Amino acid sequence: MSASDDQANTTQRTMLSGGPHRPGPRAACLVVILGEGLGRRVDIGEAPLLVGRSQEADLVLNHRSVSRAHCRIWFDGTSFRIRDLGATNRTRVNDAQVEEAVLVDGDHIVVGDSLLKFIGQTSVEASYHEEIYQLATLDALSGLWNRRHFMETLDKEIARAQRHERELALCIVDVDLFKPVNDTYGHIAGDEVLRHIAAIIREHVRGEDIAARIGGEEFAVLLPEGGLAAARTLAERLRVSVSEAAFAPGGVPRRITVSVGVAALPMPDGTRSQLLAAADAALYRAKHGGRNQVCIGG
Ligand SMILES: Nc1nc2c(ncn2[C@@H]2O[C@H](COP(=O)(O)OP(=O)(O)OP(=O)(O)O)[C@@H](O)[C@H]2O)c(=O)[nH]1
Repeated sequence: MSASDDQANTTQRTMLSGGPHRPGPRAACLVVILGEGLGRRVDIGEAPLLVGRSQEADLVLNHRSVSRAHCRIWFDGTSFRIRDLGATNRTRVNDAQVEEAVLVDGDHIVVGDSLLKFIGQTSVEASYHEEIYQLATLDALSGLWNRRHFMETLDKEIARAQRHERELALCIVDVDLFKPVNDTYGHIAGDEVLRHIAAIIREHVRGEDIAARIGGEEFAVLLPEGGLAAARTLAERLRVSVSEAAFAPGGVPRRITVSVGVAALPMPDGTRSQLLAAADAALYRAKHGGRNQVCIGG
């Protein structure tokens, strides 16, 4: 598939469906239009919204130009307001330094080296930013999150799990003997198989789980609320569902299977690379143990 075909598919899908993962913008939102966090959007609801470098922030801008708690935005019942929280690089709205100010639709907010836009109501522009965000974060073929977004989310979830001393588990799902499928039936039929597997994954994950395509025929599911036992159960369900699904690449019925490596974040200070390496090692064992199986890392 060419890059332009790829893009056209994504655009069509997101226009038709609004995207599978995030609801469209609600009444008011902030969108990062320049710098660290580019494309990210946060809705402004009932609760005050914290912008800063801290992982506790609702909008995390992980850049040294941003203070840990940089500014707060909230709705006071009548209007949206912003307050600088004593940031080293003071918060600016439309180029003026502010301590506290009322925000109006279209205001530009400078937070360190990032530029945010306040969108005060549902508008074509808010939908446009949503579309851009989806193009940047979703995998066009599967409709799941893309690798880059998954890795960013993984970092955030690791920080969160460690802060709250909570478990965090990861499944890496790799299609077995996929090369022969491509070689026999062609790439387009292979893509269809990948889409079908993505649909099975989507069916099985829960709302808080994060599912992505992280490689050609490799998927990942992160379970922020679940430990190893939950991940193993999910992995086994996925494995069985794929092995029982009716695939017919090129119109020819064919059994497709997946191998899954599962691992939990080592506590108290495991890193992203340790978690990925543990899941990868488990996946390697699943492949070498004969495929179509789930192995647990660690
Ligand atoms: N159709 C399609 N194929 C892809 C895509 N990305 C990677 N592939 C193919 O996936 C296949 C991966 O093959 P291998 O890594 O050799 O592994 P495998 O045949 O699945 O064997 P095991 O992983 O050992 O079970 C290659 O043929 C790639 O060309 C994609 O986006 N679409």
